[in-house]
Amino acid sequence: VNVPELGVETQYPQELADVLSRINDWGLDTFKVEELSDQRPLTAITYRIFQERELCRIYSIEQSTLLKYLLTLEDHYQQVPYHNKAHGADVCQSMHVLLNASALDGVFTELEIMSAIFASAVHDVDHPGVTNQFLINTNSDLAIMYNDESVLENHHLAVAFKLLQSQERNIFSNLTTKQMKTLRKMVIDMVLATDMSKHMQLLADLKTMVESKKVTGNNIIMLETYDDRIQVLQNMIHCADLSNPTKPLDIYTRWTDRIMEEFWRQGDKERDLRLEISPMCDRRVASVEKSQIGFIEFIVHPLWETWADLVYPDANNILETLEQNRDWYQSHIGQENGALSS
Ligand SMILES: COc1ccc(-c2ccn(CCC(=O)N3CCOCC3)n2)cc1OC1CCCC1
Ligand SMILES: [Mg+2]
Ligand SMILES: [Zn+2]
Repeated sequence: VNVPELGVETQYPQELADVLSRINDWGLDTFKVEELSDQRPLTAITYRIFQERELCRIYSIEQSTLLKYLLTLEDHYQQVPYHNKAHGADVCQSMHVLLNASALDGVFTELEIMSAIFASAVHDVDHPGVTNQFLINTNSDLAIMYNDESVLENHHLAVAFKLLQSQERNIFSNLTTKQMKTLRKMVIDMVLATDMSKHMQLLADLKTMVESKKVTGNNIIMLETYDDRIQVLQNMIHCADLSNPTKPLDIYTRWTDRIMEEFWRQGDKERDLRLEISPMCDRRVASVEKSQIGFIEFIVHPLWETWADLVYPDANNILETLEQNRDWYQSHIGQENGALSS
């Protein structure tokens, strides 16, 4: 079966190839890939990463099978403002770059790397654009199904693995039973770690690891146990999931526009249901810039500062961009979105 060179049909093959040539860069424009790939950013980006890492050769994955899985996975991302297929593509590509840190050179096996890329690509599939708390508060079927525990994250995993069950989409059909068992466990552990309620524990464990960091002669981190290895991968996917504020400003502000629209739509639902409107979800009392500053100060910067310590000096530029972006929002409080400057 012949497959398109870039994995997706496009009227702009050269431009798409040019954008995808930045697959290893922190500033890849996912929005550009979305436009040039005829709304197939997740397939285009993940397919390119599999090629870049030669995962089809290593694990005998048919390219047509990989494309069938990716296209179906992409179709199962919902059309919501933020947690859509572009976000899945962005986290996957961010994870791909983080795995290339020189402090992690040769640390992870190819199976662990494929697990991390797969986990990132699937980590928000079928996201309904509302939070776990909203699903719990509205007695949703999903909350009933998962007993209020990491409701969304459990659902994303179930959908992702269900899609593998058809033989024409099973990209892991040539893995050994042992390999599949290992991959499944690591993917579950990583996606469950993207639940914000796990953030404080993840960060505390990462800080402990940094304090007791053991490195080889050429500053490569040594991770002996499964717990240590999965902990680094869990923090990595969490960093990738919270990477918007560390990206070039013009890209970051477009993600902010999307998350705010998603939060405001949830607030609209809460208002209609006569529920208390969640924080930052009321479009009538928005303070977009202050919210981002708080998000960076209390969540994103502490996490990325610790990550930057672990892989020092590989994430220094990312941390620098994050601090510049925070300063930009600080100097733009109340100016955008028509809010009256206080
Ligand atoms: C570019 O802006 C954001 C980009 C990403 C996030 C974000 C937080 C946690 N995650 C991980 C998934 C999760 O657990 N969520 C999803 C968001 O809602 C809370 C539960 N993602 C938040 C962002 O801004 C928020 C709106 C104003 C300040 C905070
Ligand atoms: Mg999520
Ligand atoms: Zn996410």
